[in-house]
Amino acid sequence: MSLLAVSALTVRTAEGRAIVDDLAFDLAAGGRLGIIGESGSGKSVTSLAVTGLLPPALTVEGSVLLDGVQIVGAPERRLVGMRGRVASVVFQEPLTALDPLMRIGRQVAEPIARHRGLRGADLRGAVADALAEVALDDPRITRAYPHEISGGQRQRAAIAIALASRPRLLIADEPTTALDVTVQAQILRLLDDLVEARGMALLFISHDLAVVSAMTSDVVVMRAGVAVERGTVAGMLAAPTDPYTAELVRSARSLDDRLGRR
Ligand SMILES: Nc1ncnc2c1ncn2[C@@H]1O[C@H](COP(=O)(O)OP(=O)(O)OP(=O)(O)O)[C@@H](O)[C@H]1O
Repeated sequence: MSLLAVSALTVRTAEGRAIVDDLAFDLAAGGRLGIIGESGSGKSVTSLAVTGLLPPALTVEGSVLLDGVQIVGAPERRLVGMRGRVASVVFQEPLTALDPLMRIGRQVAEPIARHRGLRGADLRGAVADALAEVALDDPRITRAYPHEISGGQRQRAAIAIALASRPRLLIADEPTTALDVTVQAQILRLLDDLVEARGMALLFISHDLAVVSAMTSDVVVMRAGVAVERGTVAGMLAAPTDPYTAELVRSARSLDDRLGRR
């Protein structure tokens, strides 16, 4: 059985415009899938629909089975039990995931206490381990507030929080877009290592073909809410069938040329 099975997923605005239109994809336990598309193509709306986090103004039809549980139309209390435990999300902007008024250590401790029931010295040890896993094992960072650390450190902290509940699926929605290029590469490597080490499934969302191809070999290409192409990155690079995919490949190549990478 798939860990995540999306079929006929359609999300509409209050005016009835479909911003995700008849989308379908499957992700096996431990598998990886990329969703690539330009800004406004419906990638973030898809990730919100998968975790039942869509704003109430949007209506949703179709099916999202997460670990066999129907997310579309599920009551909030059911979704709360799944979030973190089954699926966690890392967003583009780590500040949205972090509480500005709480020290980093406490923010990491909260999901560990909730999901694993640890207290006292055990909890402190688990927090130290979780922060060490994302290379933030500096007591100053544990005690810092989000605004006191760098953007890359904030994203590392957000990753530690997302993983603290030991999810089976990690959804990474443009996790490095807000970071500068060298930090981007470090965070991608960290995510790659953690997903591999824990055998998690990964749904990786980005507008950047090069970034997606660093994380996964299977992709769905979205344009204006519709999946216009799906397959392997290698296959798309060799022979894109959709004109929009061909354009993505051309612009990735031209960036490579300008950077002197080929
Ligand atoms: N709450 C909302 N109400 C109405 N329209 C929305 C809402 N949220 C998103 N949309 C629209 O849905 C479309 C898809 O948005 P989405 O954020 O999923 O795009 P995206 O592919 O993730 O783009 P980006 O990479 O810029 O985040 C856009 O046209 C957007 O304006």
